[in-house]
Amino acid sequence: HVPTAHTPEAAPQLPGHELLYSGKVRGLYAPLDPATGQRDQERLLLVASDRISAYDHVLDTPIPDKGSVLTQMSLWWFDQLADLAPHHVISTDVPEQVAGRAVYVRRLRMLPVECVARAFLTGGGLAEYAATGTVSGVPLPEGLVDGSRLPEPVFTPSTKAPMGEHDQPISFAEVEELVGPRLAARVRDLTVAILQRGNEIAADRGILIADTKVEFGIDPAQLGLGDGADEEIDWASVDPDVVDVVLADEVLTPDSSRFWRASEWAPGRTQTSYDKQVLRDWLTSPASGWDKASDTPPPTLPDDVVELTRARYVEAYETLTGRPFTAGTPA
Ligand SMILES: N#Cc1c(N)ncnc1-c1cnn(Cc2cccc(F)c2)c1
Repeated sequence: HVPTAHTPEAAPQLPGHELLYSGKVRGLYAPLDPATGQRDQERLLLVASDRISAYDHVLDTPIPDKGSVLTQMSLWWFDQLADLAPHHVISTDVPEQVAGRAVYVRRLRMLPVECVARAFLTGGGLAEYAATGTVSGVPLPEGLVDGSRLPEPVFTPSTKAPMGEHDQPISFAEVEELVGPRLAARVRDLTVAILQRGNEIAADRGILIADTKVEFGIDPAQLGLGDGADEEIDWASVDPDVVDVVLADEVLTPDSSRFWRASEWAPGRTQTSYDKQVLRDWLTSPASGWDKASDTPPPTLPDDVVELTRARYVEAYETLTGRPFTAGTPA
């Protein structure tokens, strides 16, 4: 395998497309009409880079094929979840520079809520539970520890913080204020159902999905808005039994979710990350010469750490989907 690492930075220039948003490891582009140069108002191109983040830093060493593996995994999940929610994917017939790691999606009006659900307690949810006995206002049983399985997945939403800032946890009541009680209940139920389904499927493959973040949007036409319009939406007036609440962004990937090996799960300590443990162990070992408490950027990764990390992503994809990973081509 001769790894071809894509994109030294998250979002490269792409002919015929205009970069709209650049996330830590992904970019969102508007296709341009070749005749007029105008932005296509109905489609977006969602591109996943090969970059990886750890300890709130985006590393300068890309992981070859990471973008492609996570894109293919998300596409597979959209199919597995199609009975729960419609999704935003239009086509994988994308420019050759991003082949296999980009999708054309329907341009939606996105709900202003990060929809997170937790099936296992860890990270920020564990900290909130330790302090209050609840998570997002939901009371939990006593005696839970790091990695405890929750009786059922809990909806733990957060705000959409500006790029680069941490999302802030909010209560379900605050979600109701943001999008109205009907949409709030619908996205809560969908997010929990998606994680529940994800864990039913993943468990058969020896993988636990501790938590996940999904995003929903609604077709502007169903909101009575023109494609290009960006006027304020009164979400509380939207009836989820009339419009389609569409599953957008990426779904149940190791970037949007915590993946654990079921065989390594041991409540009471920090769980090992399916995809990032090799990277974290090296970064926190003397070999890296890096101090994560310092605000210095992590060092360049050695080839073996890159290759082992790449192998974890490929293993997660092939284990989950039962399909061989083929670099650069949509499955
Ligand atoms: N998916 C989707 C989507 C859609 N189908 N319609 C309209 N907007 C979005 C949209 C807006 N922000 N994001 C998050 C995001 C994703 C990837 C890269 C980034 F920089 C940022 C998603």
